Amino acid sequence: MEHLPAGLDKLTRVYVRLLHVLFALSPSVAIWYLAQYQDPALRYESHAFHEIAIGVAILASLFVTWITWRCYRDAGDPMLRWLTLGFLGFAIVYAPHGLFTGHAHDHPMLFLLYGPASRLILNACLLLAVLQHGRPADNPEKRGSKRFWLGWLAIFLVIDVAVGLLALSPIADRPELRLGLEWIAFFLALAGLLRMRRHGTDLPLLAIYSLSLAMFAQSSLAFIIAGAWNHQWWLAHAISASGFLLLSYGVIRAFQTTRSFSTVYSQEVIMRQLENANEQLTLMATTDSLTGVANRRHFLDRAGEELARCQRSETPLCLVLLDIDHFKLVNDNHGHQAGDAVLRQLARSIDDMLRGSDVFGRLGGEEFAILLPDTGMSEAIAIAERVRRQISEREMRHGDLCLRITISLGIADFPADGERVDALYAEADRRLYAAKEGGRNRVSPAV
Ligand SMILES: Nc1nc2c(ncn2[C@@H]2O[C@H](COP(=O)(O)OP(=O)(O)OP(=O)(O)O)[C@@H](O)[C@H]2O)c(=O)[nH]1
Repeated sequence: MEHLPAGLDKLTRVYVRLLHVLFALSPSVAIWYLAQYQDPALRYESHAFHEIAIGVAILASLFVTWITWRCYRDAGDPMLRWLTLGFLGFAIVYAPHGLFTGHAHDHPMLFLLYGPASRLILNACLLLAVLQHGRPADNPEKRGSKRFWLGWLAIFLVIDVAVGLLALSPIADRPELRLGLEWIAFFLALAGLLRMRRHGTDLPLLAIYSLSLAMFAQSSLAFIIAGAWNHQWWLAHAISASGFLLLSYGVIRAFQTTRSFSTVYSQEVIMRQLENANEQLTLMATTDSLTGVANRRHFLDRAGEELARCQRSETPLCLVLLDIDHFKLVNDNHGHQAGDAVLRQLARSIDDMLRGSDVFGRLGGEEFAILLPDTGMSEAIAIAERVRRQISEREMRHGDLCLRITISLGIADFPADGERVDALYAEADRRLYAAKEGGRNRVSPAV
């Protein structure tokens, strides 16, 4: 893939960051607009709408709780443990806010207090989740512990009762109570957001997480300046719902991919990993793992291509097959590892002796092949002779062991010996056999 020029790459990064900030702050524009241009006394009091909206929110958060819990159970990402608890706690503590809609007039605090209390719990859990980011996965016992989840379920139900008692107590009417809870919710979201900045927003789900925290913080601000049922109050609900929907989208994406919130990678990272994996695969598919030279398949593919090219340009080509003499003895006398070391050094030595346009490969065992494009028989014999001589003079080392080996070589010539790779191969093999028969450490045909 073509890489972006450095300047353009930087510019797009800056633009993306700017987009994050603008997305994150967009609710503030609406909050400011309502605060500026609308009479806070204007109200839209629809109990049915409120009840339905809360009902949908509870159902959605229970669904997301379940999905988040499934992800946590599979991947053990500790961040998801707190996220699950956040969604669960929110659903349980928010539900009475809908259930007590009918008491909006006779017990306004019983109706209102569950809102900030649920947001406070959600934001606290989101902050704790951020603090868990990057921690190792929880072990399976911890993930499957029923006590853990039932314990927290009980805690959330106790919080429901506590908020109810608080709402019916004499201090309930003091505005600082509701506002205090809302401010705490605001600061928890802000703390989560600031902490999240440390991890960066390169991972797409973490960017979504940060955006949600920004939404939650701003929804609390809107609730602080809102009055029950007025338009700022409805807007605050809408901002909170947006944050929630974004976060639930993140969870579903995690569920559909790695099941771990912290390891869903950005497209850039995935592209890079794909490119590396592709390179790795190509290398593995084309090279011989012991010697690092072309493997049989790759060599024969290249031979086919080169032959076609030489046919088109009507130039000669030679195929050389070579085989180590009495290699079995190296293995038998010094062990298989010494044999492997000899094969590696032989391959490297021959590779170094050849031109860049020559193709060299290991066909299997101790048999190698050299393809010499644009080379006629007499030149090929000279090259093969040089290779034979240099190999016979070279010392092969394995630990303290120092070995000398010889090789035999058979050459076939295009077009005289055949027009196809298999015909040339058969002829070169026949001549290699002749070289062995003739006493080894020789080239056939000879000069
Ligand atoms: N160490 C090692 N040995 C291998 C490998 N592949 C094949 N061999 C050995 O290569 C030897 C080939 O033996 P032969 O085919 O009898 O040939 P040779 O001993 O070289 O005798 P000539 O070819 O007739 O000179 C066998 O002992 C195989 O085990 C390998 O990857 N590593």
